[in-house]
Amino acid sequence: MSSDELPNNQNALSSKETIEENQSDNLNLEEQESLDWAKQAFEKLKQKQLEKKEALFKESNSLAQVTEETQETNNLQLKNKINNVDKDDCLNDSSKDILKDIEDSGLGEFDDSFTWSAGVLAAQGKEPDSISLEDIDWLKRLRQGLEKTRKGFVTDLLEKFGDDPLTPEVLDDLEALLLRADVGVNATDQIITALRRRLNEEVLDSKEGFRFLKQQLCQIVNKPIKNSNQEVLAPKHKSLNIWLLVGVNGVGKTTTLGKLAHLALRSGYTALIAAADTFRAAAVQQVQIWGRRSGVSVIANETPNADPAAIVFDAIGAAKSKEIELLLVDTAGRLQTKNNLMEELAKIRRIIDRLAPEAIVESLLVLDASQGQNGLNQAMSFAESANLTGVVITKLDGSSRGGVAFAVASEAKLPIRFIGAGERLQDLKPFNSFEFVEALLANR
Ligand SMILES: Nc1nc2c(ncn2[C@@H]2O[C@H](COP(=O)(O)OP(=O)(O)OP(=O)(O)O)[C@@H](O)[C@H]2O)c(=O)[nH]1
Repeated sequence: MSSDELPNNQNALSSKETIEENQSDNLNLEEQESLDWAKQAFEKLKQKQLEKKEALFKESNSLAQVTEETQETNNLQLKNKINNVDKDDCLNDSSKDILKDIEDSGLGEFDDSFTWSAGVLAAQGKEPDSISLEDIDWLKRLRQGLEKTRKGFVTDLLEKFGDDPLTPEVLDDLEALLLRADVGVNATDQIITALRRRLNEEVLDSKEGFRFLKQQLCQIVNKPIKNSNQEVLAPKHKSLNIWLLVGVNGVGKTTTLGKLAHLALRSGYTALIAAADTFRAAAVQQVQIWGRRSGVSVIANETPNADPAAIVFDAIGAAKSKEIELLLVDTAGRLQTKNNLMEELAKIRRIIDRLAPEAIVESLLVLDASQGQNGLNQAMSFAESANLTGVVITKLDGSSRGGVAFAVASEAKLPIRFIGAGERLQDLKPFNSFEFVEALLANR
């Protein structure tokens, strides 16, 4: 542990104090409760992180002396001790990796970003001691990722809404803003019509208008999810589930497949990968790397242009003999116009129907958020020819077109199942409409 960590911790404390001082002046009851909740959650997470570090160091024999000495001391002293120990002397390589994970796990400081993430978790009924660093890390990342979409949308929106009751003219401005954020014509119409109706019934102040807008956005993305009768997409245990990942080149299919494999293992499923993208050079090797990183076996044939359907054939055989629950199939990036690639997909489906008619099949379209409305066009054409059952939106980190999620839900009528916001293994999560809309419209 480097000795400069302690000053960082002190910075965290002093920035916490500054936030407390600044914030406590002007808070209403609801905001005060939210801040208290966030403080409690922060303390619990800090404690958990310290306990993990403590356990790791205690496990290491060479630190026996330190642990003995510190048995009688309180946590702060132990923490200082741990911070000042040279980890090269007392940890082996794998423990150092674990320590790095603990240190990189995203608690950071008690700042605005933490309090916002905690607020989103609290609003979903979570308790301060039931949340994890991963929850916070993900929300911070999502909020940060949607920043570009939010800029020029929320700032303008708040300015247009102002402090006065909403007027029909403000709705015209809102319409333009939604279209500019790639929300699409259908979804925008739906939102503006609902807001107009509400305005005809009562006077709406800007705060209530903002809340109503969030509600409408949630409803739009939730509709296809409700229609699918499956709130969250998860494989069925003790059955063969086959998930095909389809989409045009470079949208992130292979990366998503690796992340899904990781998520499946962590959730207690047995999984297998079929590297059926034999069209792009190096795609098979790329899948194998993801297989190694996630710890999931890969069925592949490295011969260039090997028959993808034959790989799926082998993979289904292997999945059945090993009682695999989730078979993830990487397919070649295909442009809608390339009929032969569409036929290849149809052939894969025929193989599945013949060899595993009992399998629960999902055909997930992977869309790159940065492609905006173009993504909607892809969804429309794939929906017709690839029997799509859902969508994964990738690259939400740094895209200015996150609004496309609403266009996809309202026009292609497809449920969004997962979203990706980064290139790390853990940067993919099941889609949560509340979190998505809160991150998109976060006003601090
Ligand atoms: N920033 C960011 N990059 C991503 C994300 N998902 C994928 N990528 C990157 O996007 C690039 C393309 O990803 P791939 O997974 O190879 O895409 P693909 O759809 O399999 O590509 P083809 O095999 O050519 O069809 C890679 O550099 C990935 O690291 C994401 O959520 N965020």
